[in-house]
Amino acid sequence: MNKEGQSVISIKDLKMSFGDKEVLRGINLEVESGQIIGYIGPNGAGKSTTVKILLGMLEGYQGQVKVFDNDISSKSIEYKKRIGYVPETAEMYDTLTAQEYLTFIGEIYGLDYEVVNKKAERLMSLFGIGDVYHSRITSFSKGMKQKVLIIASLLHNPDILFFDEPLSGLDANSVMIFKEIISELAAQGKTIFYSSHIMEVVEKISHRIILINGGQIVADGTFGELQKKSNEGSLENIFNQLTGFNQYKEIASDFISVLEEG
Ligand SMILES: Nc1ncnc2c1ncn2[C@@H]1O[C@H](COP(=O)(O)OP(=O)(O)OP(=O)(O)O)[C@@H](O)[C@H]1O
Repeated sequence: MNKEGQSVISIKDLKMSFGDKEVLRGINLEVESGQIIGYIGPNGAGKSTTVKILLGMLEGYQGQVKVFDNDISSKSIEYKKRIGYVPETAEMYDTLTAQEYLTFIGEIYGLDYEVVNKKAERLMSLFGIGDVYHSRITSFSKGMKQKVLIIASLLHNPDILFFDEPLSGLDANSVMIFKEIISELAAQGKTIFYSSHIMEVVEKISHRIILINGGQIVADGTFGELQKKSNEGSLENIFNQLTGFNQYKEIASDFISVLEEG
């Protein structure tokens, strides 16, 4: 585990293009352990692209990216053992049972079968889905699948967690449990990258908020710091202001007009 306050992610002048399209245009970022980072931005801003680069899933970028002091271009896989990831949309092997899926993931991370089997069943019970541990994932509701994905990301007790819309499908009780889990993990010195479009949650849980727009960081600070700079009350309003968006009423009304056309 990293000591609190130690640098865990360092990104210098990160650029990425897909064909002619420049998607990341010089990202600079230092992240210390023990923080929940709210990583937000409009659709297509470049959030997932940054995370995929950090996870070693995307190549062809320019700039320097270090995770736990390893330059990830060295292609070492060791650092990946200390990372957990919940993608926004995941390909799950859903013909497997939860037990088969979670023990498989655990073994990929090098955990002993018996250890991971016990751990996974207990975590599922704590999340209220222990009774379906031996059922196929195809029979699960959206929220149940999401809980399995969250458990899969945490089984190996990683030091950095990337969550992309992790609350998707979770009921109100499970949301409370999840928020408490991540705040305790951060208190233990883990680093959490939290990407979401639900501004109320990001505002409440993040120690630091990073707003990316058009492939560049346009705001970086605590919620209080962002509020002071923008003179706006809520993160939703700060987001709208910094991304230059204020025509939601006109767009909604145009949208309705199109629906009403003959
Ligand atoms: N494999 C790819 N090939 C071509 N273009 C891509 C690819 N992956 C992403 N892009 C483009 O890069 C831009 C940034 O995408 P990215 O997925 O990083 O956005 P995002 O901020 O995560 O958005 P969202 O909030 O919608 O998830 C988008 O314009 C997208 O179309």
